[in-house]
Amino acid sequence: MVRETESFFDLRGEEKKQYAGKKLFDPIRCGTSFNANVDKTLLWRDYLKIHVHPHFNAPAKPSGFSKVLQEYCEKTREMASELLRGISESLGLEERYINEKLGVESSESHQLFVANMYPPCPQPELAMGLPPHSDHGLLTILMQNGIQGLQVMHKGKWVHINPLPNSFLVNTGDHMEILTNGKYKSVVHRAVVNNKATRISIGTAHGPPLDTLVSPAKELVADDADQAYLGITYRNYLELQQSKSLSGKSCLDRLRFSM
Ligand SMILES: O=C(O)CCC(=O)C(=O)O
Ligand SMILES: [Fe+2]
Repeated sequence: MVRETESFFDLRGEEKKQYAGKKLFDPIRCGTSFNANVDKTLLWRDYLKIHVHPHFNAPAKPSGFSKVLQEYCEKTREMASELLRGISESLGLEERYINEKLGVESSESHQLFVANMYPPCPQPELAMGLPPHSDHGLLTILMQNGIQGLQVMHKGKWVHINPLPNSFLVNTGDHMEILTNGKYKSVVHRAVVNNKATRISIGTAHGPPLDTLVSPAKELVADDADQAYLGITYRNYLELQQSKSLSGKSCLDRLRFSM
């Protein structure tokens, strides 16, 4: 998948142009920064985003991309379901709770493939690959090409994540925080750039069907006063996040009841 992604980014600008500057729900789009229409400064990042489930989409070039993508997305969906079974159990719920309540294993569940490419930057200390943010969705399964750059906020400090060979990193997303009424927190992370090597990261975001309302699970809320977040559909949340430049957990904060 990493090799095919490199080949995609290596295509001539002309070949990628058909996917450039498209809208949030267009099947395939690529570009620079996060949302160049609203970002105040551009980010040192090229991206490719593909809606791969419920409808599978893939660019026609490079020629091997589609087949590898399809298999990669199927396997990561299985992995996400398995992780969600474990997370349900960890909350004292039935193993199938999250998958069933949110329709994660249904034919309508949503999966977004996001590939990031951060070329070497002559002055890395002046640039940012991706600013601090948390991901939408329940879980993001992330793979990296062995070059460091991801940092996770832990106890108020940025911690470098060493990309272990042949490993995945799993980030909890904002919908996990909403669903669990804050028992699982979405993780704030960012990507910094370097002046030596091109970094590639590939994430798949796993969520419910786009029109499913995600709200705190009744089983995890003691009473009305304990409900910490407003419900929102996955679709509306994606639109909300895309309408602003990325900034920490500012999207989720809008749904949080102040204590
Ligand atoms: O490049 C990375 O490691 C992080 C990518 C990321 O956070 C994202 O695509 O949401
Ligand atoms: Fe992210």
